Amino acid sequence: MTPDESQPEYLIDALATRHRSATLTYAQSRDNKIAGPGGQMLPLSCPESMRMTHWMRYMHDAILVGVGTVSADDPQLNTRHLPLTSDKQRSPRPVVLDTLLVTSTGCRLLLNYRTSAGRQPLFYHSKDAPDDRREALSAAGAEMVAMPLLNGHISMHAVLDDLDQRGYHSVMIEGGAKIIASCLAAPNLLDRIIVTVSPSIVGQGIEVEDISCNGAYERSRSDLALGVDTISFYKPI
Ligand SMILES: NC(=O)C1=CN([C@@H]2O[C@H](COP(=O)(O)OP(=O)(O)OC[C@H]3O[C@@H](n4cnc5c(N)ncnc54)[C@H](OP(=O)(O)O)[C@@H]3O)[C@@H](O)[C@H]2O)C=CC1
Ligand SMILES: Nc1nc(O)c(N)c(N[C@@H]2O[C@H](COP(=O)(O)O)[C@@H](O)[C@H]2O)n1
Repeated sequence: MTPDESQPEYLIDALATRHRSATLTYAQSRDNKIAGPGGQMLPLSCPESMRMTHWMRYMHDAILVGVGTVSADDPQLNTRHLPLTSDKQRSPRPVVLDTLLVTSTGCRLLLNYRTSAGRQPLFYHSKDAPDDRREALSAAGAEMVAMPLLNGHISMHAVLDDLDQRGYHSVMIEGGAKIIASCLAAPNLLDRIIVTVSPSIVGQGIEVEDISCNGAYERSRSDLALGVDTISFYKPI
């Protein structure tokens, strides 16, 4: 690590607790889009804010996405934009919520694990997921955890509790749209929300709720300008 590459001070509170802690974070356009038409991944973050996102990843024990994000983006969820992190253990443990285990065994998260380039992904799924999918993903390297469903979905609270018991106290939740909506709808789930707002206007695409209209969260500090982006910080009221 070079002297000017220390953890950003405004993110430190993410590690201030050893109790269960959840950060929801994502990047959106000025018109509230997190992806393009059909879920196409968009390069919304500028280099400076992307680096902040990778610092956030570094500062959390686990990083969670939904199966829609894995299918659309095939993400790696590591900290490769940080100079100090050739060590894969510096990246958070990847966690995927995949009710029926439809994730491809060829996805990058599993490929990186099999080639020792990433940590073992943890898949939360329904007890009713097909046996052959459970066996295939397990053989491809996934650790599997069956969960009871709540209103047809895996309970976010149950997942965070389970991760906490496994020693993953701080969890960074990156999306996508359905996971973000679930998090915002679940009472007392989130400790903070950090949104990167790009100046771009996307038009057609996948939209998320405007948090400033939500009523359950308030700004926890003033906006931060990073490159051409604006970072907004929220905490529960
Ligand atoms: N700009 C950004 O920062 C980011 C953008 N994205 C974008 O988001 C898009 C994907 O979003 P989306 O399609 O909504 O998919 P998600 O990644 O939100 O995954 C949603 C799926 O996860 C499963 N799931 C399990 N438990 C839950 C739960 N408690 N709440 C919600 N879902 C649950 C469901 O599967 P089932 O229906 O089988 O139960 C659901 O369909 C992509 O286009 C991606 O590019 C994603 C992350 C960040
Ligand atoms: N912070 C941020 N800015 C963007 O512009 C993005 N498109 C995203 N997307 C999220 O990052 C995942 C990709 O991660 P890797 O680069 O493969 O590690 C993607 O799946 C979204 O969760 N985020």
